[in-house]
Amino acid sequence: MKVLKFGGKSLANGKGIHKVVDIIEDKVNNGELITVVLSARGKSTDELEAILDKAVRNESYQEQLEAFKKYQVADYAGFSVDDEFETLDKLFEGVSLLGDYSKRIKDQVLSQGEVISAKLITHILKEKGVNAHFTDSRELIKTDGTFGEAQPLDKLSKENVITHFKKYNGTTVNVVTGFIASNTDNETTTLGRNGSNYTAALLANYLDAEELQNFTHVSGIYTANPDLVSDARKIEKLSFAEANELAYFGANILHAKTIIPLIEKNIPLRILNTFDHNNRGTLITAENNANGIKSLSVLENVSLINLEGRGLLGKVGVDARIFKALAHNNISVSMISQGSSERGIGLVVGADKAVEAKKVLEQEFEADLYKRDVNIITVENDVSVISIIGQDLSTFHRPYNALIKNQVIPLLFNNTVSGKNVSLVVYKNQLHKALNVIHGEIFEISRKINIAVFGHGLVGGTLIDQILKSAKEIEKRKKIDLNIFAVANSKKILLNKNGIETSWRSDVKEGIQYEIGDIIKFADKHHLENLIAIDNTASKEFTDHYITLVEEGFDLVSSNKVANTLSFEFYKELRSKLEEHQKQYLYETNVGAGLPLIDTIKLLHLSGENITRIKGVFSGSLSYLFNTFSKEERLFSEVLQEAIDKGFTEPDPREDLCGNDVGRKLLILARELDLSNEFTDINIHNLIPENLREGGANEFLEKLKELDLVYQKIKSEQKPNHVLRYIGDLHGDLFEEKGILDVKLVSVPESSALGQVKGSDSIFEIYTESYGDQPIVIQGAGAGAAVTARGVFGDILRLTEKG
Ligand SMILES: NC(=O)C1=CN([C@@H]2O[C@H](COP(=O)(O)OP(=O)(O)OC[C@H]3O[C@@H](n4cnc5c(N)ncnc54)[C@H](OP(=O)(O)O)[C@@H]3O)[C@@H](O)[C@H]2O)C=CC1
Ligand SMILES: N[C@@H](CC=O)C(=O)O
Repeated sequence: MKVLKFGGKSLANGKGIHKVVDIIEDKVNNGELITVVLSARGKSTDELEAILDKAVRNESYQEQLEAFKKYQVADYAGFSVDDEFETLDKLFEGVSLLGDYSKRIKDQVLSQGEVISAKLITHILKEKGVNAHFTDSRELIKTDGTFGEAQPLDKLSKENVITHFKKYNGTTVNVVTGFIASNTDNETTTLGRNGSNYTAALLANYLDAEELQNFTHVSGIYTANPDLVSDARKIEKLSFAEANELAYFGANILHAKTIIPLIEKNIPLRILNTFDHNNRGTLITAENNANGIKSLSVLENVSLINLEGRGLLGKVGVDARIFKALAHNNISVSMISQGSSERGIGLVVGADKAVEAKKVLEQEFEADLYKRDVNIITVENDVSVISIIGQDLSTFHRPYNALIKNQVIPLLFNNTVSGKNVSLVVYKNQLHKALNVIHGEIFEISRKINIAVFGHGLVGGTLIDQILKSAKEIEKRKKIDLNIFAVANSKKILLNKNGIETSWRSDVKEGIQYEIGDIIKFADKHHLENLIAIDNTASKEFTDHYITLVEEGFDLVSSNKVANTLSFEFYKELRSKLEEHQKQYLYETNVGAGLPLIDTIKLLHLSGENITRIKGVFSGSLSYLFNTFSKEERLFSEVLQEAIDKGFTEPDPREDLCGNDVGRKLLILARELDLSNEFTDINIHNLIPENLREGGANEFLEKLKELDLVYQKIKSEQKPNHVLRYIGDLHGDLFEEKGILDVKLVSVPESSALGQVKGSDSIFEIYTESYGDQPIVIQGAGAGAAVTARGVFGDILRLTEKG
């Protein structure tokens, strides 16, 4: 014999009910011996409760009651449940007149849902020729009479069930009402939360069933609620002990009490999907899983009570007083955590009990509050409990660190000594994000990195294309899912929580106007975790958002050099915000584009290697300009235009020519060495003649030819075999507060290291105490969209590794 139990969603009008009938019919046709246990249909129980509430307030409930009745008989010609409807009419009328109802009355009202449901399925099955028998569980399951949450009287109930099934067995399909029972005076009682499952488990136990098949609207038990965690996976098999933990910690598919009758008789329980019943679902048996399972479950509708007081230190019996006072008022505590000093104790109780719990504790600790031994008792309502089942503490740092990195700071934390379970209380508005972050960590599912790209010009645009091209491969190799959810320019933004498409260039034109707060709200609304903001602008205005972004949980990656070269005060403030919020800021491309310069300098400096000087050609565009101009007989303006066209210059090329860009790079390196120079400290040789410095960029570009004479003269006045180079030089006493920063045009022998630089290469000579006169040299392409974008990409991957 198999017991089949169908839940309310399976029995709703429409597709569900037909599926239920098909499943039963199939089993009967296969010759299987089955018993069917049913919940009320759809939301019938909620509806009946709502009507009851209206009736007790003497509000008009007729319309809702008529709709309820219509729903129950819709589409089923020949089916009538007039007796049940009449009972409901009378009960509601009485409640409305009295303005009150007891738990006893409520049980009578709610029970009609299951009776109607079982009668309907019996009716349909009979019409289809199945030998079905409506079985009212009130005649079988006898209880202690606690209305609303009755306890079965096992011996009596078992006898009744066995007698009934002796009478109606063989080819008969007993269609049994779940949830409802009766006391020894034959008054209707109900079995409380998950009551229909409980009925099914009791029948399975009494009848020694070979399996209990619980048909739901989901395909089994998942590693987390799939509605909240899209990567959740189905668990094929688990043990009763594990199921019990899941049930206890809130997996709403089961209730702990349901499992006990099954454990007693070692009856397997299979969780199946009515709407996909060929799926094997999840099988729960007594067999222990060698590797153990891991799963996340959530308790919602809870409140956190916090009791704090310096006077609790060392006092005996504080916990006992708390539990006694709460237990006395029938308030159950689902989680407790206290510091070893006992100065603060946190308790989780049902949200509906929170106000009462606070009152009860205030009464219990009245004297202590008066003496200030207890300072305060507070209630935090908007919280949820996440339990990581199967999580032992040796690897807990991974999900925990990931939570902190995503600015989810648990309010309370506890673990079981033997059960490998860890529970965390988090704010409700962070639940979704927290679940996804933890789930990604514990199952090593690809970690989603949500990226917002600001600036999609030469560098930004190339970066986006590079990411879209390599994302799949990176996911395969590194289990990192790079998801660009925002692309913005100075006016518009394109947002897509699931990631932009390859058509992003045209899509962004249709984007919306935005402010920085809109992106933050979007990320928040869609619970996006592991956020990175990429600055590929050259904008000072955008750097004004850095601190906000850090405060809102974004790591930063930037090709834009401006933020690192604003006042030293801002430089420090940004770093202190990063530290405060445990965020990272990477900007390897700020100096030498894709060359690994900043990392090298950082490492040398950190490892105690004293850097004494950094000198070289810092600008890719000016390297190209002077390398080409020095060697070839071409006009200065022509070569400059070429450097612009090749994407080597800044968006405004005057930033390169006036020396600001090299100055910035020099200052960034100086600050890496803990020097506190300001931009104004840099001695810059501006390459733009004074008469061309006024006006806008376009105006300047129209006058490029005016540069030709000036630079032809400089070129011709050099010594033989010399070439022009625009260099940066950081020197002086680099162990003082400030270094000397020079940016200048020099003429050097063609055969020197600087003289031999080619194309758009940059060269950096790093002099240190240990290396003496032999500098460490880093040389290579110092500008260009592709190499720079690759460098930014590298920073993103580095961040994900720091994850
Ligand atoms: N080219 C190179 O070799 C290297 C460049 N870099 C740096 O890369 C950065 C980008 O350079 P590049 O790609 O050439 O520049 P582009 O001019 O090609 O692109 C700049 C982008 O930034 C956008 N933007 C400007 N202001 C804002 C703002 N306030 N908010 C949002 N978006 C904004 C622009 O949008 P809109 O069109 O609306 O203005 C545009 O999409 C620069 O900081 C540069 O110094 C670093 C190393 C090497
Ligand atoms: N304009 C810059 C680009 C890289 O930072 C340069 O020419 O080096």
